Amino acid sequence: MSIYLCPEDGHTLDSEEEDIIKWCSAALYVGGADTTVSARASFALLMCLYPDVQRRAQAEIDEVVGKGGLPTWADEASLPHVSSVIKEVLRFAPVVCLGPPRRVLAMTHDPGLYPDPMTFNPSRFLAAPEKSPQQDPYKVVFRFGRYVCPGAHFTEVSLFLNVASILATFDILKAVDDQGREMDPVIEYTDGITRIVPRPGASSLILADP
Ligand code: HEM
Repeated sequence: MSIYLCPEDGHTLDSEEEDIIKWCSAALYVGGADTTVSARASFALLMCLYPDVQRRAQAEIDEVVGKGGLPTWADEASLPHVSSVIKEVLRFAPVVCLGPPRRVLAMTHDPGLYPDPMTFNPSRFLAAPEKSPQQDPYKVVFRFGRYVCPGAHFTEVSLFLNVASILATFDILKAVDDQGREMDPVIEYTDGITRIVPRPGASSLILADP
């Protein structure tokens, strides 16, 4: 946003223009901070609970990008398992659910749209010869119409790069207690404008074998 503070035509901003830039910057920061943190926390939690899903997505990255490489946005279309993990994280644990957007939770857990909605199952978004993929949750988790999230496209890219890079370099495991015993994380969310995983530290990231 700082580019708007130095307009190309060189005119000096008046206080109203400065005010608009200030508030737009704040809105983008507030809108973008907790939301992506929540999605990433859900991703880590679900990956340590579903290690087979995690391994499948990692194997896909190894096949497409090669071991030791980092995926880029250009790889997205070739990584359907990784993309389906992100879709299922956002469907299973939608980030913004307060007030009218609570409808988002009802929609992403509607058994008519998503059979067996309480099961974390990214393959629901993969096309197969005898079944079509289920509805892309991006159509609802960012809301729609006049209330649609202006950061949706930015999030799609940044979440993909985050998730794909973490899967390429780390194994996500259950955290261990001070006796070295694995702890079973609970899927439990706070209620608020942004839903967050209330217990940080449920999972741990270990560098994967190179
Ligand atoms: C997982 C990530 C995200 C999700 C699920 C999400 C979801 C949403 C939803 C559902 C709304 C509409 C709220 C309403 O009912 O009024 C919204 C609004 C908004 N989002 Fe996002 N968002 C995400 C990331 C971001 C990012 C990264 C940015 C900025 C870079 C952003 C900026 C905003 C702003 C500024 C609004 C308010 C728009 C307005 O009132 O006109 N969001 N977001």
